[in-house]
Amino acid sequence: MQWVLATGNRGKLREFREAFGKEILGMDEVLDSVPEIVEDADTFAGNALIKAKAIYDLLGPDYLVISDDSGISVPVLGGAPGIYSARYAGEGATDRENLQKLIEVLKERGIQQTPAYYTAALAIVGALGEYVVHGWMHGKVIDEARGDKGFGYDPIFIPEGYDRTLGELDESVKAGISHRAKAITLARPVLELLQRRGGE
Ligand SMILES: O=c1nc[nH]c2c1ncn2[C@H]1C[C@H](O)[C@@H](COP(=O)(O)OP(=O)(O)OP(=O)(O)O)O1
Ligand SMILES: [Mg+2]
Repeated sequence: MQWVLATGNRGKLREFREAFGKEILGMDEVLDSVPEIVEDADTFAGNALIKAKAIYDLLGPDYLVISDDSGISVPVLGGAPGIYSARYAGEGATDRENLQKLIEVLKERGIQQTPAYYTAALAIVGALGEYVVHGWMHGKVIDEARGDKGFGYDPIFIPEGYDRTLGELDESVKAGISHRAKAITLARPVLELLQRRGGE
């Protein structure tokens, strides 16, 4: 049984690859053309399930499909951008534009730093059903981008217990503490169980 990651995000694929090695394939490696998927649920879990189900429906029961829906939430902004993180600066916005938008909003409010957290919902869809696990990483956001490691909002995010952003810290630090890493830790035994039950 093959494990496939249903994402168009290179940063996520890199982090999953680092965690799973060759066990996991990108969806573009198993599909000739990748469909447009509308993420219109109102939770991370809902959107993760939409993505994993869309790809599972194309691949069928020989595959376990994993997806990641994630984002950053800033409590002082009422939890924004939250599930809208990928389109904070508008539909089709780039990571850079979304990051810039959050910096602008913080600056407009005169906020130099404020608590924030990342959420990742990982959905797993296979012949035996649908599963979702979550992971979180708490810290704060600052009003200027520092460093170019990671992706998305990482240049303004300082994890709890650190004094540098994820743009500056070595990627191995993020791999040990991130929302995605925590969700992957929970997903692993589920994947292994489904793999065994799937009979191989
Ligand atoms: O570790 C992270 N470090 C920085 N930024 C992050 C992280 N994790 C999520 N994010 C941001 C990026 C994007 O603005 C949104 C995810 O949106 P989300 O729809 O889940 O992903 P996406 O559209 O980029 O790819 P896809 O849906 O194909 O998996 O949250
Ligand atoms: Mg998306």
